[in-house]
Amino acid sequence: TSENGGGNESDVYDYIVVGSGPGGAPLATNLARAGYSVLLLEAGDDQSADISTSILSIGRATVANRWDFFVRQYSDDAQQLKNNHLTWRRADSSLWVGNGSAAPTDATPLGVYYPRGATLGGSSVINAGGAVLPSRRDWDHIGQLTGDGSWNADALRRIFQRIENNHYLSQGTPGHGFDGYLDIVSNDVGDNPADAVAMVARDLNNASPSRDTTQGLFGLPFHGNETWGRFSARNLVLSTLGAKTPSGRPRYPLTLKTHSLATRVLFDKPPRGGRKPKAIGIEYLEGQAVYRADPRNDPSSTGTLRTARARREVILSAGVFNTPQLLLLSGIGPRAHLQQHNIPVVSDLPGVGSNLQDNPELPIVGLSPNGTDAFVTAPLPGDPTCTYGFPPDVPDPCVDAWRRGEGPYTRAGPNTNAFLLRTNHSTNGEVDVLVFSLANGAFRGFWPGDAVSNMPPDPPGTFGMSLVKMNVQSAAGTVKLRSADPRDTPVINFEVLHGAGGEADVEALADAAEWARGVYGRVAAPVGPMDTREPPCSGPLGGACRETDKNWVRQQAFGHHATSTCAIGKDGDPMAVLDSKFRVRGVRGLRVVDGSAFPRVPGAFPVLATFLISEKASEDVLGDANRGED
Ligand SMILES: Cc1cc2nc3c(=O)[nH]c(=O)nc-3n(C[C@H](O)[C@H](O)[C@H](O)COP(=O)(O)OP(=O)(O)OC[C@H]3O[C@@H](n4cnc5c(N)ncnc54)[C@H](O)[C@@H]3O)c2cc1C
Repeated sequence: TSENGGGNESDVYDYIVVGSGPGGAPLATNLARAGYSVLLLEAGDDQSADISTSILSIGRATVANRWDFFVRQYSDDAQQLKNNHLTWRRADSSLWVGNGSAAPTDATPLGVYYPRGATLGGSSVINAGGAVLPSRRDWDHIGQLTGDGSWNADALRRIFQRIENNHYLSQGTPGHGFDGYLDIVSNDVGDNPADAVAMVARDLNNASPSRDTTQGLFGLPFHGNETWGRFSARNLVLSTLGAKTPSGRPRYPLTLKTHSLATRVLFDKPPRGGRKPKAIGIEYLEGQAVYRADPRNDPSSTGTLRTARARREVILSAGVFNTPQLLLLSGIGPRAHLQQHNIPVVSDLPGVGSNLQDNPELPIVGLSPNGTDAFVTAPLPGDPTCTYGFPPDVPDPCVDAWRRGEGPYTRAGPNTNAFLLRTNHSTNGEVDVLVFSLANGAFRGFWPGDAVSNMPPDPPGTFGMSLVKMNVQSAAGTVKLRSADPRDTPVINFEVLHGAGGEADVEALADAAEWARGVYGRVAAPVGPMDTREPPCSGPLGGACRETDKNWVRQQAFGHHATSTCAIGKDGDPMAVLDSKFRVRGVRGLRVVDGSAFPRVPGAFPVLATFLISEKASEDVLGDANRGED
């Protein structure tokens, strides 16, 4: 195959989209539904046969649907070693999880575990499913930044309304949609609930002008249907592929290639007469698990090198780590970094792989003095006993019940709540911390399933209030190449809570920790008053625990909402990777449409916003196609 793609006619498409997550799938399917031929490349495969990918209550990452990244939270080793979820490799190659003070002497730190979905549908197949709109300001900010008036909160709300299929509100509720493809479900407690219960039924995605400043308790919406079946980007691809004409032929010209790891964007010959290089295709490796983040990877597996050509455009939607990696491998990024890896420079774009952000998250853990669990939900009469996916191979009667539309998996889980808090360190007057609660335990982050964890199990009576920082100020993280081998993972460093604004994030989370400590202290008997165990300070309210709280936040905050590594920015800003229409600067025929495009992490949960920008990008790409532009 030649440098320029070569291949035969069947390898030529109007558009090539890389990655089938919430960034890639809506766009790829919209383009195909508009009649354009589209090749959708996905490194993973279709895991629909695994029922856990279809039920929100038991969703989990498996060796067949995830990639394992190990990231730095800090470049400062001493700070990094304080994280209780650091994963280490021991001499016998087993994994161990714990902080540096207790690590076995034969262990070498790998980093903090950071899984991503690597399957048809991307991370929307394995995520927790929380589906929350960002604040209006998050959208308006992009319009103000770029001068592109199509970026504004009302326009994005209209897109939401068009694609939403709401399952928890009455038809006609302003700002919501009821016949789109994106199933959204939340608490639905009927008409006359008691006060607290009514608050948990309040709509977090409401269209009120005061939404972004209103504190208090709400229901947490999820991307799922009325029986809490997971909706993911996969559904869109499968329904588009499955649509047939009356004569039984595929209705839309969408081609999905799984087990296909894109490795490089191909460009036409160096520019003549000042024309920018144009993306004309993609190079990819065909083969299962060729990427080294795949838990099944054999480091010597090379896959088969293939190319495909794009008549119109190539669109990268490989996610926040892999899209910048792919741009860098293709010669688009900071010149010095590319030269360090002997990659010819196509466009010197210093912003590629910088500006990495996340929603820092950590639980404030309380303990009931007499071990009484809060909110123990008694099983309803006739309910089977569920395994909740563990151990995975044991038959689970609740799955059979779910298939019949019955049982616990068809109902809201215990984490379907969100408390919105405006801390003393909110920088814009809006609510800036989302708190969701977990009874009988706490969500402290991730570690590889086959690791030995040094974290002791939680005693009875444990309760976790998870703080999720919104309107994040720190943006100092980076994604860089480890090597020029596309099978290698990149080097990822979040520099979480560092850089300009990082201290404001720490202070806001410390405010929220103090608030949570106050709540625990006021819990009535028999569960309370509860003692705050994490951060490890149960001193009186009023500032005595401030330094402990801030240090704990710095040490233990984790994330799983990474964004912004190929950010949209204004013309003339050297760090802007994309223009307001998702076009990669310095080249033609290439866009980025996924979580890496956000200049700032959107709200508390990025997935819904990522579906929305994919829809917005569809309008931009189709608009250009109709005007005969690329
Ligand atoms: C465990 C977990 C829990 C989460 N919980 C929530 C939550 O509750 N709410 C929320 O809003 N967000 C949550 N998120 C984050 C959310 O799911 C992501 O932000 C969102 O899916 C990002 O979409 P994306 O399209 O940018 O990337 P992804 O969804 O990551 O999709 C990228 C796709 O590209 C494929 N790919 C990558 N590289 C290549 C390549 N070179 N060639 C071909 N294919 C490639 C990958 O296999 C993957 O399928 C969670 C994420 C995780 C991992």
